[in-house]
Order: sequence, then C-alpha cells, then structure tokens
Amino acid sequence: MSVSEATAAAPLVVADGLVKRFRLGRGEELTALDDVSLEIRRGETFGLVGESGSGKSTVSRALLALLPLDGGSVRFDGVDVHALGRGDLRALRRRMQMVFQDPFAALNRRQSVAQIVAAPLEAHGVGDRASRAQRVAEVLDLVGLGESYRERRPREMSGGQCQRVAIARALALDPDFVVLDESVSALDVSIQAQILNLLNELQQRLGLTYLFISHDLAVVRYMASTVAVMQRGSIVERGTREQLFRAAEHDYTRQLMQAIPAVDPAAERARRRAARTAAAAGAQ
Ligand SMILES: Nc1ncnc2c1ncn2[C@@H]1O[C@H](COP(=O)(O)OP(=O)(O)OP(=O)(O)O)[C@@H](O)[C@H]1O
Repeated sequence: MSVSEATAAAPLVVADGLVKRFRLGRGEELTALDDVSLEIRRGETFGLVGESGSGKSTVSRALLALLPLDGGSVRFDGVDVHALGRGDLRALRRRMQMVFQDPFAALNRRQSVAQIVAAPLEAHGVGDRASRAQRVAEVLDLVGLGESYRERRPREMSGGQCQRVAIARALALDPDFVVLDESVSALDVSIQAQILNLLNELQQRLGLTYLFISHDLAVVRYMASTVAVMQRGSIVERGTREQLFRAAEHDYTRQLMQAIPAVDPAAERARRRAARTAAAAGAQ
C-alpha cells in the first residue's frame, strides 16, 4: 500500500477514551462521557443513537473541540484537535461543520438566505464579494434552492427549506466532516425523507463523512453504515448497521429497537394533514 493509499484508508476521526465531567456546583459532578472511543471512516455515515441525556451531543462537541476534555484524545485526519492552538484549530474547523435540529432557531431571522450562507465565508475571510456570491449560488444549487431563494428570510420559508439553508451554510466552506445532530427530528416525516435523501446525495457527490446523531433508530437505520449505541455516557454496543439490526446483543439496544414503530400513527396523521394543507395552498 502506498503512503497516499494508507492515508485514504485511515479513519478521518478517531476518538480514544473520551472522558467529560460537568461540575454541577456544591462539589457535585456529572460524568457525561465515560471512556468513549470510536472511529469514523472517510465517506461513511456513522450513526450515534441513544436516549436523551446519554451523551450524544457531548461526543460531537468533543470531536469538534468545542469543549475541553477531562481525558482521552481526538484525532481528525491524524491531527490531535485538543492539542491545537487557537489559530490552527480555527483553520481545522473549516473542515468540520454542524447542522442542528431546529432550523428556525439556528438561522438568523434578520438575514437573507444569501447573507446566512455567506457568513462562514466572511468569518474565515474566504474570497472577495464576487467569489463569495458565486459560492453561495453554488451551494444553494447543491441543496436544491434556486436563485429565487437568495433574498428570502427564514420566516418566509418552510422548515424543510430552512434546513436546506442550514445545510448550504454548512457546505459553504467545503468541509470533509459534517455532524448532523438530530437534523431531521423537527421536520414532518415526508420532509424528513426528502432531507435524508438530499444528505445521501450530497455525501455521494462531495465525498462527505457524516456523524449522524439521532434518538430515532429507524432514521439511523436508513442513513448509517456503522452504528454506536450510547447509554449514560458510554457506548454499550456498536457494529455495522447489518450486525446491529440483525442481532442486537445489548438489552438496551433491543429495547430501543422495539420502540421503533412500523408506522407511527400520530406522525402519519400529521403527514396527511400537512399534505392536505399543502394541496389546499397549492390550489389557491
Ligand atoms: N454544559 C453542561 N453543563 C452541565 N451538564 C451538561 C452540560 N451539557 C450536557 N450536560 C449533561 O450531560 C449529559 C449528556 O448530555 P448530552 O446533551 O450530550 O446528551 P444527548 O444524548 O445529546 O441528549 P439529547 O438527545 O437530549 O440532546 C446530560 O445529563 C446533560 O444534562
């Protein structure tokens, strides 16, 4: 194997023995991460599941060096991210982006779509006005929003359209790694499917690596090639999607799986209601 082949085959993200404690006051501590290790291969979708409070978001913040660790290390493309100085970390952050759950809360309501998507380019001092405008047009096109969306504000758009804007903003700096933290959880099921398909398409086209965080195993099953299950700050089970869904070894994973509804009746009713509303709006 040549050096470049070896680099390509090495995982993009390697977390080793992560420990994170939060001080709660009065001498009390909460261990949010207790010896968490994982590897995320280039171009894959790594699913992280677990109930609320199990530590999923803390893992993602640790991977992006958004919080200091009490133990362990994170290597991104071979670089120890927690050992970097501010300038080097800032440069590396261009390659790592996040998309959050609530697109309305994540977008600045006063800004136009073009301003929102250009913001990371400006923050990192990339290009001049003209080249930034060109890049905004490119990424809006990638997420299926045409020129007509450039001057719109978040309040003039649906949840799905806002999430496309959030994805466009995450792609503006041409990252390698994108953390998708409950990125479709706030959306209606039919819109969820559209966004999931868009994310898969973008991964194929751009060679992106995803950390896909969700409490929803059905969605993770659709997206992820490798899955880790968290409970109370630890990874209690991991494997390929096939391994995990064929023979869940851990009681906790089996419980999570049994909670997957074949079709969620409430969500199905909401989907039909939304479809009727959309049809009625279209007819006006
Ligand atoms: N800044 C903080 N200060 C104190 N405790 C925190 C802090 N951030 C997270 N925690 C606690 O750490 C634990 C793990 O939280 P985390 O947000 O990582 O879980 P999660 O699995 O992502 O949950 P959810 O699905 O609800 O987002 C929780 O008990 C949470 O209350």
